[in-house]
Amino acid sequence: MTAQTLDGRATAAAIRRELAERVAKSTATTGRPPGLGTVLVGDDPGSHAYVAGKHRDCAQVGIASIRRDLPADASQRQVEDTIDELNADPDCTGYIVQLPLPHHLDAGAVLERMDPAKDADGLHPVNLGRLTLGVDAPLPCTPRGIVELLRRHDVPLAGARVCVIGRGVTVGRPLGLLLTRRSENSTVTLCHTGTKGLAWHVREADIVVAAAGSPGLITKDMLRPGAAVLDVGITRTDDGLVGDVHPDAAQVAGWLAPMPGGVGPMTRAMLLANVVEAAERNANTV
Ligand SMILES: Nc1nc2c(c(=O)[nH]1)N[C@@H](CN(C=O)c1ccc(C(=O)N[C@@H](CCC(=O)O)C(=O)O)cc1)CN2
Repeated sequence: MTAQTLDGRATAAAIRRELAERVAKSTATTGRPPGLGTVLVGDDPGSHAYVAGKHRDCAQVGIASIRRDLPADASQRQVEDTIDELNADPDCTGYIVQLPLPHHLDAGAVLERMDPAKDADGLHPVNLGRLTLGVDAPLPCTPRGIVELLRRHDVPLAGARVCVIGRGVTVGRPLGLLLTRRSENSTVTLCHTGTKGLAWHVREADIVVAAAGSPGLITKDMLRPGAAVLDVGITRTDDGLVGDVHPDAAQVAGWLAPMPGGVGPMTRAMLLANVVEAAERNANTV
C-alpha cells in the first residue's frame, strides 16, 4: 500500500483563496482590513521563519500586518507593555505571541494578559476553557488545521480511534478536546513520554497524530494498515528538518500528512481563518 498524501500546501492554498473573498467583504463593510499582530521575542530562527510566513500569508489574503519584535533579553514588563498596546490598538483584530518564549519569561502570564477577544491562537485560558466547555471560541491553529485537513480529505472522524502523541498546549491537549466534541465524535488516546507500551496504543488507532518532537518515532511496524498518519513533529538537524514519522510509514498508512507540506501549512491557514472570523464578528457588532 502507498499512502494517499494529505496535502497541506494545496489545501491551505484553497483555504486562503476562500478567506481572501471574505476579507474583501468584511473590509468593504467596516472600511478597514482585518489586522494580525505578532509578538516575537528573541532570535530563534524557526520562530522568525514562522512569523515571516504568517505575514506573507496575510499580504496574500488582504489582512494588514502589525509586527512587534523584541530582543532575546526583553523583560516581562516590556513584553506585557506590548500586549497592552496590541489590546488597545483598533487596527489589530487579533494577534499571537510566538511560542516558545525565552525561558526567563512567564509565558502563562503573557498569554493571560491578552484580550481573549483578540486571541488569534485560541491559547488564552478563557478560550481553552471555552473549548473545554464546547462553547464557541477561536480554536488553536494546529488542532483546527488537523481537523480541517482530515475533513477536506474525507477521512472519517466519527467513531475513529485517534492516538495523539504529545501533550503540549499548542497541539496535543487541545486536539484531544477538539476531536472529542460531539461534532467530531472521535475517541482519543493522549500519549506522552510517560506512556507505557506506545506501540500498542498506536497500533489500535485509525488516526495517528505524532507531535512529540522525536525524530522517526513512528515506524511502519507500529501502524494499523490503512491508518491516517499525521506528522506534526519538527526537529531541526544539520541535515535539515526531520519529522516524528519514519519515511517507511508510507508503505503501511492509508493517508499520510508529511512534514514538510502537511499540517504546518494548515496551521498558518487556520491562523488567518481565526483573524477573519474575529473581523466578521466585529463587523456584525459595529
Ligand atoms: N503562538 C504559537 N506558537 C507556535 C505555534 C502556534 O500555533 N502558535 N505552532 C508552532 C510553530 N508554528 C506556528 O507558529 C508553525 C510551525 C510549522 C509551520 C510549517 O509550515 N512548517 C513547515 C515545515 C517547516 C519549514 O519549512 O520551516 C511544514 O510543515 O511544511 C508553520 C507554523 C510552535 N509555536
